[in-house]
Amino acid sequence: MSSLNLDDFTDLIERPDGGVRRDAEARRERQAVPPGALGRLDELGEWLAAAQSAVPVRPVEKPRVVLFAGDHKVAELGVSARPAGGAGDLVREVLEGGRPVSVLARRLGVPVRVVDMALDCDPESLPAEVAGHRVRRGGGRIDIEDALTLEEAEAAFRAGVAVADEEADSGTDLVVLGDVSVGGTTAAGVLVAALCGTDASVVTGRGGLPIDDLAWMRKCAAIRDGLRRARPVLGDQLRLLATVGGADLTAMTGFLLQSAVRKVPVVLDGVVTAACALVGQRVAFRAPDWWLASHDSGEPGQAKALDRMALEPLLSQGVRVGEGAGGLLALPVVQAAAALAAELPEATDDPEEPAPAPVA
Ligand SMILES: O=C(O)c1ccc[n+]([C@@H]2O[C@H](COP(=O)([O-])O)[C@@H](O)[C@H]2O)c1
Ligand SMILES: Cc1cc2nc[nH]c2cc1C
Repeated sequence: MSSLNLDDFTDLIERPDGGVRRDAEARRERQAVPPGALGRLDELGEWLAAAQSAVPVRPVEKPRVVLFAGDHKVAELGVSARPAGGAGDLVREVLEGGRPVSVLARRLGVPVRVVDMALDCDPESLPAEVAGHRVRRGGGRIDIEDALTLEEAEAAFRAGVAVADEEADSGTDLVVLGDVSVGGTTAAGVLVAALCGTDASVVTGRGGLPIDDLAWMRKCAAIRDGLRRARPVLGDQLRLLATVGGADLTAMTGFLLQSAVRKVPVVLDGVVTAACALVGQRVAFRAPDWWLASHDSGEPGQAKALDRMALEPLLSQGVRVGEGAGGLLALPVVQAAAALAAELPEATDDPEEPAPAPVA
């Protein structure tokens, strides 16, 4: 297998079509409802048109939720409100229909795909559909050791690329990307702080199930220690992901970049997907043009990462449960924007108005 060179993505990723975007804007100008009257739905429809390279924009008909799952041994430090190694239980609940994302997906008729990258449980205890890409059981304790070997990181990144190709090949026209993890927001915090050059305390949030002050301090210290280990490898994104990311975050970064290559728009969820997107932006500066920030989860690291990419969250409901739930919440808004852009009639000439005098 040839060695992986992330720099190739810089050239492989193009911007969404600017000419199409202008055509979409021009079409919008001709519609009877004045531009501006629909607020941000106008730019949302134009963004989607450019991503699809189609005016009028096509409806989003085959969306899918794609979740990458993993445990992070840093959770053993007591930085999460969930028990270390508990992500497998969450995965089962997602697929059995009991998690927020399951409810929303059912309501919206969107299939959910979960990919086990590093769950710390017996694979036999999981539904067979999640298998095939696991690179190890649990990422290393990133405050004192690497999350992954470089070989594991490469395998995880390739898994993300492969899943993105499968989605593109099967006609998925929009992906809501999310993570199922325990300890993942600590890894995300390290990545965001490292890439934004900030202090641990600036990116340390309370996590999915809120943690108390003592746990927050432990999380802050873990992020600080992880940062110390991340800084020397900041220039090499795959090494950075191996050092402090873990297999789920590495796969998501590969997924995001390859989806941009394949021109499949991706809706980001919370702080973990935002951190992966930030790593992706370092690899390919044009890539964030393909991504939509669904919502502001209230995690400080998410806000920092989105700001760096100039992505403005669409919604602000404080949904911080992860697992793609916040991302999926944005789907009906995207679909509404597409319908309005495609279906609002163009203004016809007012029949009351006298016809212009014929030119002699
Ligand atoms: O959406 C967010 O910003 C968000 C904030 C905190 C936690 N989460 C979710 O909670 C899980 C991991 O949280 P934690 O506290 O164990 O690091 C993982 O599945 C995340 O998607 C998500
Ligand atoms: C308007 C808009 C601009 C963007 N730039 C990158 N992602 C985007 C998503 C939207 C919706």
